[in-house]
Amino acid sequence: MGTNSAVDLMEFSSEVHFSGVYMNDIEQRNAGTEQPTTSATDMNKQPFVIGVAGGAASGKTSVCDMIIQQLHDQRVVLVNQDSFYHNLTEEELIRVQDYNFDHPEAFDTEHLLRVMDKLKCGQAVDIPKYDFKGCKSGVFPARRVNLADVIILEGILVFHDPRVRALMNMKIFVDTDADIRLARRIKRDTADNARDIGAVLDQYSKFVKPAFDDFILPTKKYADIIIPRGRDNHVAIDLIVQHIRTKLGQHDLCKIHPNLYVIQSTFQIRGMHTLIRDSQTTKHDFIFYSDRLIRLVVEHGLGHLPFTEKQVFTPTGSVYSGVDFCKRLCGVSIIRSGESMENALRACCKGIKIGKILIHREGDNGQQLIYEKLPKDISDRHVLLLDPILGTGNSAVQAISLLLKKGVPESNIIFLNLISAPQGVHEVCKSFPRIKIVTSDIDIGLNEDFRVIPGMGEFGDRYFGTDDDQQEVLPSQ
Ligand SMILES: Nc1ncnc2c1ncn2[C@@H]1O[C@H](COP(=O)(O)OP(=O)(O)O)[C@@H](O)[C@H]1O
Ligand SMILES: Nc1ccn([C@@H]2O[C@H](COP(=O)(O)O)[C@@H](O)[C@H]2O)c(=O)n1
Ligand SMILES: [Mg+2]
Repeated sequence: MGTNSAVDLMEFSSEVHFSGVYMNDIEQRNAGTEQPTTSATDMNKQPFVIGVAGGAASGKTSVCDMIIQQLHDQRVVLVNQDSFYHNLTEEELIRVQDYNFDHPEAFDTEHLLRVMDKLKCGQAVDIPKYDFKGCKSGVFPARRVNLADVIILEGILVFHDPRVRALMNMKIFVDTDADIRLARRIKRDTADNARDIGAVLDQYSKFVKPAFDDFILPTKKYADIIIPRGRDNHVAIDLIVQHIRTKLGQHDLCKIHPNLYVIQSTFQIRGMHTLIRDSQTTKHDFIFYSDRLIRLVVEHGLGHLPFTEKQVFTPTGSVYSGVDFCKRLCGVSIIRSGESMENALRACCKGIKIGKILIHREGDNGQQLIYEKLPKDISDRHVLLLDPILGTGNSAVQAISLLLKKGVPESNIIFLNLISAPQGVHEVCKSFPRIKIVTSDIDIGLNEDFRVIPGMGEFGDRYFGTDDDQQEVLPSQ
């Protein structure tokens, strides 16, 4: 969505309040002092930095979690200002009830700035984890974070220091009534942090409320977006995510190509992707987790086949109204990587016929069909085309062209893969608007060698063990 339409939507929405600033102004105001906005397709550009401020227990962390969930296909790093609390001296610890954790000086802002500077330049950093119960850092291991497309910096006072504000491309203030914040705080501090309710209320009246009035509320004026009702404000969160995507140059591909289906990202799926993309993953694990993901993609793809309604009698003598699978199916694997997907297809579709296509890939421009073996009656079948990676789209276009030449209707082809580059998706969908693509992830793009990034390397070599780097694990005697 373009900037103007985002603004239109926002103006019509009573849910989001913009503090007199239009979306275009976010960048204009940031220009000069701050970093330009980024496009994740350009590896040299810096991440998009979002600041999220608001009173304690206003719902900042919950809003960030929602944004992160919706940006599931981006590398997002969340940095909490809490991680940069100064450690208390022995003396301060003894009289912790007199310590003001809501004052700007409670934070080591110099440390925060160093970490943010490194992260913005794409360097790995260690972010301390703060122990609220013990009021100290260093108890838990620090979190190592790497390259990010989006950095979210969250905390009560992240808008207080002008140097920290200057790092931000977008500033969000979570606006929640004081009574709700207090109620949540009492619940959180007594339950999670095992504090006494009297002490919580004392801290609130002595430090938390005055600091909110003196330091936090005055920073609301710096916000580009003010969100009432925190994580429940789905309209605001959707608009924020859309804006971030626009700034990253990553339009929602599924909206552009309605025949592209990306399977719902869960932490299980992201975990499996993390493993298969990790260059250190063993061949054994690579195969295991690739197979799990392939199975999910295959099952999802089968869900796009036509069906007929069918009624059966259950052992209780009742009627169950269900559906009958489409039986005229055929798999076609693009040699060699596509062959890794055949087992999953066979496991789901008993006795399925599987054809093969070999395309010679040279420099990724001049594709050449070398070999094909397809069932004779393929034109009567729905075809599940198998290739784990959709990169430039050249091989897929060649393979699909062959299938069309053999008489397979375009709408009868479902292309299944594990990762797709946006370029490949555009290429295939532009050439064949009626075929369906089912994938488990959309990557950032292609590098100068036409390889998908971040990608997972040469899938066939890793799956079939022909990458020379891998140690061979022989069965034990
Ligand atoms: N909209 C909401 N409705 C109900 N509870 C919420 C809502 N938003 C946050 N909470 C709860 O309130 C507490 C504080 O929220 P959190 O997001 O951690 O706030 P902050 O990071 O601003 O301190 C958490 O226990 C969270 O689950
Ligand atoms: N040892 C500490 C450190 C901080 N606090 C309180 O936490 C609040 C900030 O965290 P949010 O997630 O709510 O932003 C702040 O109000 C501090 O008073 C604490 O109680 N003990
Ligand atoms: Mg929080």
